[in-house]
Amino acid sequence: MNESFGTRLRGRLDKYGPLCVGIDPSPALLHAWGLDDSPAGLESFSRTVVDAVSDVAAVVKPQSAFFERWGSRGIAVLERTIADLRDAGTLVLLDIKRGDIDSTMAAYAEAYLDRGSPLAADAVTLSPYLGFGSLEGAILSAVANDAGVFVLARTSNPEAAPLQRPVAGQVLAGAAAANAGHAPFGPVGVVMGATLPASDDALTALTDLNGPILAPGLGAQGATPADVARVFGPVRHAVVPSVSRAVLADPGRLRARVLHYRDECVAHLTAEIATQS
Ligand SMILES: O=C(O)c1cc(=O)[nH]c(=O)n1[C@@H]1O[C@H](COP(=O)(O)O)[C@@H](O)[C@H]1O
Repeated sequence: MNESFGTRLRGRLDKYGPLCVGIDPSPALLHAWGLDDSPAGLESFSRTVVDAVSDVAAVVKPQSAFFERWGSRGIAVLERTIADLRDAGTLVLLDIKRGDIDSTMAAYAEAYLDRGSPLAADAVTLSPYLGFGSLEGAILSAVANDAGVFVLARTSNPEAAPLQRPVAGQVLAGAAAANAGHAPFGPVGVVMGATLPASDDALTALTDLNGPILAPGLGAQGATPADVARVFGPVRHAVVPSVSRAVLADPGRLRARVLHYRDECVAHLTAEIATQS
């Protein structure tokens, strides 16, 4: 039997530290790297990131939008990037933020979670805006394929709060119910910004989650590794801090920046855990 996503993720977090590194080949970053904004530029950018970070990041997260800009040629680069990441042995979290009615979700699950698909990832990001229940088929598909999903709960961007605050509790309860009985993590992670105030109501529900927490917002959006430890309190062992632009700014310093963020996250998250117990 294959290992579940939760088991594989826990293994990577314990061995490589907690960091998720994004592959976000925006026009601005391609320009900063001296690359053309073209499928060839995307490919060169992605290969460089894969080579530099696969053995120091627990998870790598390609942002699908930057590949979709180039239509089928961009998607072909995304397929190769996913294959390269799998060959390098890292976990691939494909950032697609999809959410729809059940029949359409089944098609997304076939595209991104079915083992045989050229775009299949170890996990994907999903939006619960059509109701947590609309994601049920995708969650079942993730389990069947030893994959996972990360559902948006409280995102890192400031304009999200009025919409998400009233419903984050439902998202977290749905995720906790889907994760019941699984160890070390269930298949349903949640996305909670590292930029959140430590007083945010939704944070208290995380103790029952039994799943991983993707925490974007390090660097460019203002959060620090110390914030991650402070915000996530007793569940910091389950946090996967995510960083893109702050490490991608300069290809010559990419690996050094990733190591810096990784080591800072390890220091803050494990030191705080040690002082708590
Ligand atoms: O799902 C995500 O990764 C995500 C969730 C969130 O709440 N905020 C957020 O910025 N992201 C993604 O994280 C990346 C930006 O990271 P930075 O460049 O480090 O700010 C983009 O790919 C965003 O889509």
